[in-house]
Amino acid sequence: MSEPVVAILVAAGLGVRYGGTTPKPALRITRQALISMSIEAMAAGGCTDAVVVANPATLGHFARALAGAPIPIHTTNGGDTRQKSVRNGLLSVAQDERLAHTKVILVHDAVRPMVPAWVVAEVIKCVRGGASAVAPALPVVDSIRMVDPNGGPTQVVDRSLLRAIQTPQGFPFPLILNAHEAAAEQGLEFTDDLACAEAAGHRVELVEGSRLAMKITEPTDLTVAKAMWKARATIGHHSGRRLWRQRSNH
Ligand SMILES: Nc1ccn([C@@H]2O[C@H](COP(=O)(O)OP(=O)(O)OP(=O)(O)O)[C@@H](O)[C@H]2O)c(=O)n1
Ligand SMILES: C[C@](O)(CO)[C@H](O)COP(=O)(O)O
Repeated sequence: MSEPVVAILVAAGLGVRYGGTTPKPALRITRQALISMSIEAMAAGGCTDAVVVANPATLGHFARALAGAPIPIHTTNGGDTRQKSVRNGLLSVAQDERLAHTKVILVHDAVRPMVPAWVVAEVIKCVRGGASAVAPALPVVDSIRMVDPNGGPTQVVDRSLLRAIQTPQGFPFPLILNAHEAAAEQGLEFTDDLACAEAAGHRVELVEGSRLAMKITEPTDLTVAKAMWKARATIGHHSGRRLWRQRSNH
C-alpha cells in the first residue's frame, strides 16, 4: 500500500469576524459545505487521508459533509488558537498506527474551500522534492503603507517584496510535529505553520498560489467566493501564473 499523504483541516475557529450562528466551515458556496469542498480539494491534489480538527459542539454541523468525503476522515478536538488546533491534529496523526508513518503532511484552513488541485499537488511535490516548509503565495496588488502606532507619518512599503501567504502549507511530518512541540514548550505564537517551522530553524519555500484559494473571513468574502466559483474556469490559473512569473523573486 502506498504511503499516506495526510491533510489536517483546521475547522475549530469561532468565526468572530464572520459573525452569525453557523460554524464557518459549515457555510455553503455551492450545494456543498466549505469543509466538504476543502476535503475534496485536498483529495483531488493527492492527499489520501484527512484529519478534521473541530470543536465537539460543532462537529454535528459537519456530519453530512464528512459522510460523503472521497478519502478517509479522522476527527479530533480543536484548541483555543489556530496553532493549538494544528498541534492537536498533528498529535492525532502521531497516535494513529497507520498515519504515523506519513512522510508528507499538509495543513489547510477549512475556510479556503476553492483552492485548486494543482496548488495542492505542487505543495506535495515540493515537500517530496526535499523542501522543509512550503506554502502557496501571491504577489500583493494594492499599494502598501506601514502605519506608525504613535500616530506619526505613514511610510510606503515596496510591495514587490511582499507576498500574501495561503494554505495548504506542506511539511515533512516529523519536522512540523517537532516545530509545534518546540513552539508550545517555549510559549511562541505564530499566525501560520510556515512561521512555526521557520522559528525552529527550517528554510521556507514559496510556490505559486491562486486567487481561488481565498480565505472566507468576513461575510463579504462568501459573496465574492460565490461569484468566483461560478467564474472559476477563467480565474487564477492563467492570470495568476502570469503575475507570478513577472513579479516573483522567491
Ligand atoms: N482556535 C482555532 C482558530 C482557527 N481555526 C481554524 O483556522 C482557520 C483560519 O482561521 P480564521 O479564518 O481566522 O477562522 P476563525 O478563527 O474562525 O475566525 P475569527 O478569527 O474571526 O474568529 C479556520 O478554518 C478556523 O476554523 C481553528 O481550527 N482553531
Ligand atoms: C494560516 C493563514 O491562513 C495564512 O494566511 C492565516 O495566517 C490565518 O490567519 P487567521 O487570522 O487565523 O485567519
